[in-house]
Amino acid sequence: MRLRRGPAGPTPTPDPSRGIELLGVGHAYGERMVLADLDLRLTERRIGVVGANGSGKSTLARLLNGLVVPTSGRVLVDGLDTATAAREVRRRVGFVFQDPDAQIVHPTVAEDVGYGLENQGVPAAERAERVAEVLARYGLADHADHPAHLLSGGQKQLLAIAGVLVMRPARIVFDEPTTLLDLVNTRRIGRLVDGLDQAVVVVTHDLELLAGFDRVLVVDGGRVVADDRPTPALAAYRALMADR
Ligand SMILES: Nc1ncnc2c1ncn2[C@@H]1O[C@H](COP(=O)(O)OP(=O)(O)OP(=O)(O)O)[C@@H](O)[C@H]1O
Repeated sequence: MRLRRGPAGPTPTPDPSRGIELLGVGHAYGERMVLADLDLRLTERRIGVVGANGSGKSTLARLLNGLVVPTSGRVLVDGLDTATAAREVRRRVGFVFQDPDAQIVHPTVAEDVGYGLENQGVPAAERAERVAEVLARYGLADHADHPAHLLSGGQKQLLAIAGVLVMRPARIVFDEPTTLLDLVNTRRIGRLVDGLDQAVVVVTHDLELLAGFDRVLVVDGGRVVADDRPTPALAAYRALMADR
């Protein structure tokens, strides 16, 4: 049977209680399988993802908001299929990249944060209000008219996060948000993530960041090999890495 894709059927009514579901998911880049056999239901507010370099974490993160569509199985966000409801899924799940330069596209800080809202057709006055609010909240209000590319690495990451938060997604996926940051900014991003109302999934090599989390997935060789509270999951990860 062929899977029906595209605008063929009506979009189902979203059901936030379902969270993000991965149903028999696998992913290959060309011939190369990088993820296999993923059956997960993600409903917790704080979920971490750890694993060795190249284990498939980024690909898993990108599946969660439809940046990557699985080559087998289905990913559902609140019941919406990422393969057929990409736009709606991206409104629900924001994505913060490891390198903020990948996300910063406009010359000034305020323009950059307002860009997504403009894209959504939010009127100028409301846009200005929402941008000002989010910049103030993340200590960037004095930088509104500064060139975005001249910010420090930590400020750029804050700007990239502000650009996602201003869209008010219900969930945010962070792909190694602190990898390029010094200790002070790493802690600052950690506190920011802790304080968010949104549900988050954080891919990271910074295990300290996950201490207060609800759930941690350990990815190895494209599979989830542990899925538990942080303490036992991180112990399993350390044991796995000790054998290498
Ligand atoms: N766009 C792509 N095209 C081809 N292969 C890719 C692509 N993206 C990732 N890969 C490969 O898929 C595998 C998993 O990569 P992924 O980036 O998901 O791993 P990761 O666990 O996030 O790694 P890291 O911790 O180093 O960021 C790697 O072998 C990588 O080389």
